[in-house]
Amino acid sequence: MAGLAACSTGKPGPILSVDAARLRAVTAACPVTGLETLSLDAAVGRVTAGSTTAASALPPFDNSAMDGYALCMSDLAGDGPWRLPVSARITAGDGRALTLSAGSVARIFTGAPVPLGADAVVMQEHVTRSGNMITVSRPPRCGQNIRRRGEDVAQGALALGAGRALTPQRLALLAGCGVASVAVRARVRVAILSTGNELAEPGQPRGPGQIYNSNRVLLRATLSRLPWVDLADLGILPDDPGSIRGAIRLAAKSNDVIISSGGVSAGEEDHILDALRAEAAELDVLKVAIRPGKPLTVGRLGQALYFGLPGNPYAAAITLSQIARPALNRVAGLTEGTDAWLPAVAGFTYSRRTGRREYVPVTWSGRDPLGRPIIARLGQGASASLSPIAQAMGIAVIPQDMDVVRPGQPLSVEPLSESALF
Ligand SMILES: Nc1nc2c(c(=O)[nH]1)N[C@H]1C(S)=C(S)[C@@H](COP(=O)(O)OP(=O)(O)OC[C@H]3O[C@@H](n4cnc5c(N)ncnc54)[C@H](O)[C@@H]3O)O[C@H]1N2
Ligand code: MOO
Repeated sequence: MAGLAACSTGKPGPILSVDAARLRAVTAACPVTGLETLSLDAAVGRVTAGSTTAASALPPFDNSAMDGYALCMSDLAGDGPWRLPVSARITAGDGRALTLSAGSVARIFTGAPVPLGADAVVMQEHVTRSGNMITVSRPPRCGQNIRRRGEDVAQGALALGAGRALTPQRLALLAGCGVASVAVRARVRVAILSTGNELAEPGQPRGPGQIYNSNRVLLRATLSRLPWVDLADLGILPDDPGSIRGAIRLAAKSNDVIISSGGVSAGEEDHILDALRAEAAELDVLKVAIRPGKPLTVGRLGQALYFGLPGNPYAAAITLSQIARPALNRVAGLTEGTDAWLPAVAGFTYSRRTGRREYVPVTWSGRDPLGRPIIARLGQGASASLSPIAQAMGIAVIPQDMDVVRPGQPLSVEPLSESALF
């Protein structure tokens, strides 16, 4: 595993910047090697394994962009208006190979093949028709209203590259090029688990000293939205080193990625690190200059990439999106970024301790003259709080060394609605 040797003993190394930690996580990730060929319907959201060339040109033949009349521009010589006879009628789906008779026009409909000899289509609103004759009052430009064969994608040209998520738009492109099935990467097998004696599942009796498990549904709901994830939920593990060791050893045998929450900070009841060390995992990232989420473990256990997220729910959500997700994308074989950050301006004052990049839940109701959202901060930054992130329209990022945020301060914000993750 690239980049892990220096820290393979798992001793806490220096605190890493968010970018450095993300890079190490991404570098440690290897794309899954399995492939499958799926119909377009079955491939939605999956990741292309190779590039696809157009089986058919798009469009496959010259066709009309308007309901109107196909004509030859040389028949519109001199000053108009021009009177011409209608010699043919061509509808969409007409399979005849027609040639336009000299000195005439063809009635034509949107999507119908343009006859040989025609070099423009005049839309019907720009002519008057009387019986079998039309009068053209506004001549088209040469080539106007003709969609040329292959102008969108030429036959045999690259329709879609490798490492792309198959969005509805890209599936439509492949369909338009006559491609019926596509080779995609195998799903990424991800196992999730929550640790902590204090956890009870909602709907179950909650004992004294227990809290309800919010990270399990957070991870499950987030990851199950990714069509290229094959999720295994290992439930709650008690704070017992033996159980944790056994569960992660087993999970590493049949998963590409393991994501746990809790048990990664300094206390002797935080057993994830000990369990990983006992299983001879290679450990890399152990501390990140991020708020929330400083105690974070990234490593490899056998063939599986391991993410030990902090237990506090907001810290788990942020480390999942900022560190684990980019690495997961690489395991999935994605080669394109999912960077959805937008410019915004602060509408609040916040004096803060420097040294960690901070992710702040925000909302907005207005925009500045440049169209940037003016953001309001939600909550007090507690990494155990769930209401701020539940109300948030986005997450703003405060740079590591900024000691005070004042109104008007430009900040980046990731809108939650457009985020690839939340
Ligand atoms: N002495 C130190 N203590 C702590 C440090 C530190 O550096 N030194 N870091 C603090 C920070 S920052 C965080 S974040 C947490 C991370 O702790 P762990 O990852 O070890 O997680 P736990 O101790 O197991 O839990 C932390 C917190 O989160 C609650 N939790 C855990 N799992 C869930 C869940 N599935 N659903 C909801 N809530 C959960 C747990 O009850 C704790 O309250 O450590 C600090 N301490
Ligand atoms: O990461 Mo902790 O969440 O900084 O509170």
